[in-house]
Amino acid sequence: MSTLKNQAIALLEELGIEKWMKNIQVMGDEVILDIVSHSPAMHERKRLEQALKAAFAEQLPQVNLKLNISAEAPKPQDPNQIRGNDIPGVKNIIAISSGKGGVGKSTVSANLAISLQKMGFKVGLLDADIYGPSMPTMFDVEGAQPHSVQVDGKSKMKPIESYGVKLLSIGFFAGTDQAVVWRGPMASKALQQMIRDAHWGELDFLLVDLPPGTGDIHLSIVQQIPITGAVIVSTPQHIALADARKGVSMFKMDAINVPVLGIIENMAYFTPAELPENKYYIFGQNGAKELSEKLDVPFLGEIPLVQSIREAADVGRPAALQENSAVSAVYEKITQNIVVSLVERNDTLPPTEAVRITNMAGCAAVKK
Ligand SMILES: Nc1ncnc2c1ncn2[C@@H]1O[C@H](COP(=O)(O)OP(=O)(O)OP(=O)(O)O)[C@@H](O)[C@H]1O
Repeated sequence: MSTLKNQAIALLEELGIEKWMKNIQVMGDEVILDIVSHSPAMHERKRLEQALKAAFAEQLPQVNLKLNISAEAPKPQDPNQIRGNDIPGVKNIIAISSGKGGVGKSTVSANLAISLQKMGFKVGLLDADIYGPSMPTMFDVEGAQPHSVQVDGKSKMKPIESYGVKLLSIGFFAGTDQAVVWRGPMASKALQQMIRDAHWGELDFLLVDLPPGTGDIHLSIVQQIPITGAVIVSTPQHIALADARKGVSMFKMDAINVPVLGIIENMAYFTPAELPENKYYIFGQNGAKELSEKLDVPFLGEIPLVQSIREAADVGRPAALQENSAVSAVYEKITQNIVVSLVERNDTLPPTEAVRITNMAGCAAVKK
């Protein structure tokens, strides 16, 4: 085999997409590569093409690359197929989702994880937001590198622990300049490794901070792991609500069928620190609450727009860590509502894809 062919294949292996290669031909400095994309979506194929071109330009600049990317026909969904396997030791998996970007989904995820931990639960947080992984910053562990540990003779990734929460994030593995390479189909593979090849240990809750929107990454995650329930975050603004509605519909689709635990209204109103009684409804009032009524899903509560929430996230100490503050009380109440909704879900829906919570320590709401 020519050296160039070896180098090209080695590069595909490094990128984790060697299995997608259908054919490779080398003629002089020309490499003709036939790739089968798992996603039929045009934009995903475009992303794959850009990522491959960038990787070749950087690592094999002498190559004149000719790319043929075709799509694999989607396999028909088998309605009897049981999706994913349980993650050993993980009792409940909650996906945190938002239709629209920037509504505060990651900030909510970080604070919910802290509140659950404060209630006495064992908590993990998987930052699956490939477009803007923010957990390393929010938990003050930027630059941390997960180590590998041997579990039953296999190498597993050990999550980074901060404030008692176990964390894995794409941000630990890809620098900002590399981000593009992680997008699309390749991100699915990286996520799969963070889910399957991680040693989470015993967890009451694994929170999964999804990317905004309703795309391929969501599909890939719900197919790989049995998500116990989904929480949707929205602001009261019309355009955010329209996207939140799409998010709810996605989880309710027959092929996905993940119970929606409820909707959280973030940035519900603005309260200045000097006038704590004043509420300014700058994104509109009660939008998410009304949407949850319309869609018949629980309303989990509202979080005000408060400067200290943003500041706490930026310095890597989520606001829910504060003791006896109004803000941490808000997160605590919402967390209790989520646990209540989850207990109800586990009681009323078949536990085929989720294991019941057994440890309710510290959660006053569920003792009622
Ligand atoms: N309740 C709040 N009060 C004040 N600032 C907030 C609040 N919630 C989130 N923020 C701030 O809003 C910005 C966006 O939040 P965040 O990154 O959590 O959004 P996101 O929905 O996860 O975005 P994306 O998914 O597009 O990355 C951040 O600067 C965050 O600190």
